[in-house]
Amino acid sequence: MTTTTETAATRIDGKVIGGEIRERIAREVAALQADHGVTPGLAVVLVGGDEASQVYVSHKRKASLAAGMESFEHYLDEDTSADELLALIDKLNRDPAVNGILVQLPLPAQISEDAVLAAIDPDKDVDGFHEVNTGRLWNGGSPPVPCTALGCVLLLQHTLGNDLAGRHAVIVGRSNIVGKPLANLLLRENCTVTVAHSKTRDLPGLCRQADILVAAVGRPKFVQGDWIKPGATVIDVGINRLEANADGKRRLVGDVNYAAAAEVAGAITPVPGGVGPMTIACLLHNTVRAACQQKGLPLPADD
Ligand SMILES: NC(=O)C1=CN([C@@H]2O[C@H](COP(=O)(O)OP(=O)(O)OC[C@H]3O[C@@H](n4cnc5c(N)ncnc54)[C@H](OP(=O)(O)O)[C@@H]3O)[C@@H](O)[C@H]2O)C=CC1
Ligand SMILES: Nc1nc(=O)c2c([nH]1)NC[C@@H]1CN(c3ccc(C(=O)N[C@@H](CCC(=O)O)C(=O)O)cc3)C=[N+]21
Repeated sequence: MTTTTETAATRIDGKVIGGEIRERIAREVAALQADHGVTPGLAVVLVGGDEASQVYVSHKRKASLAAGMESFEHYLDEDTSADELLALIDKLNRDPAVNGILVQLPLPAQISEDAVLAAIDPDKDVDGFHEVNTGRLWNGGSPPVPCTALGCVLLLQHTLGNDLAGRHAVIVGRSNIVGKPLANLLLRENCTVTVAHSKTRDLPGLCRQADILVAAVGRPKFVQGDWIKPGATVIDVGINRLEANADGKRRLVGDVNYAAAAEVAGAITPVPGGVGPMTIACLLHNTVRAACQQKGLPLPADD
């Protein structure tokens, strides 16, 4: 479902679309419990006290519980050693009540991200970051898909219909967690994909060629209104936390100048309320699927 604002563009409501997915997942979880006595369990590990990470982890916990799943949280001190974290992952890998494991990134400097991601059982890797799963993704298989990238594709299909074939998608950002997996998923959808980054020349001119423009840069209001082709679909992945207002409330802005972009775009995601809620919905989706696979049960039919 989408709602329009006073601007030209349709506002793509990730809260509503993600909410529909979460309702479907809650039904799947209820059926798994009733038919097989299985309750999917998600373990989230947070190292250190980063404020933004704490917010995400609490959203994930609430969403898991609301869907009827089990949530196991592990809060470790900022100065935790790599060995301590690896020992916890080993324990979670062997715990049959834990079907999905997410280690919140970024990790403190003393811990190697690569070593940690490699230690997670690929079958429990609901982030889809393990190299076995990224390898499967690029080879055309069906591993757990990184949640934010999957969320972006679901928003595009909701907005443009299931057939994205032939559209030119420009993704600004090439991280392992967003840009690269999204490039893969949009290639599968038969888009023509261009991945831009900090060394890209004439980024505004390139963006103006995009039927689908995705910003995953990490810079507040980076993409300007005059970078957007009239009628294009704009997906803003960015979450940038600005200084608090006078009222003390944190302000979140995306990587796109929303007001200017909404004058030109055909449809656009807001921040907050766009991609973020889809990431969480897709995490639950991956956890239910992981539980079914681990228990030897058929996957729930998709919506
Ligand atoms: N909504 C959600 O669920 C999620 C939101 N996010 C948000 O998305 C944003 C991106 O996250 P993430 O992918 O992890 O970020 P990274 O910092 O890992 O990657 C940023 C990318 O943007 C590129 N970039 C940086 N500056 C420029 C520039 N001036 N011109 C062109 N490209 C540039 C970088 O290029 P290069 O490779 O050359 O350095 C890099 O590829 C952040 O705001 C993050 O908070 C992230 C995950 C989930
Ligand atoms: N292993 C790992 N997996 C991740 O998926 C992962 C991660 N590490 N590290 C950090 C990024 C970021 N991320 C978000 C998830 C939800 C919202 C979200 O729900 N955002 C809300 C607002 C949240 C708020 O109020 O702060 C919204 O956009 O409407 C945002 C960002 C997942 N990430």
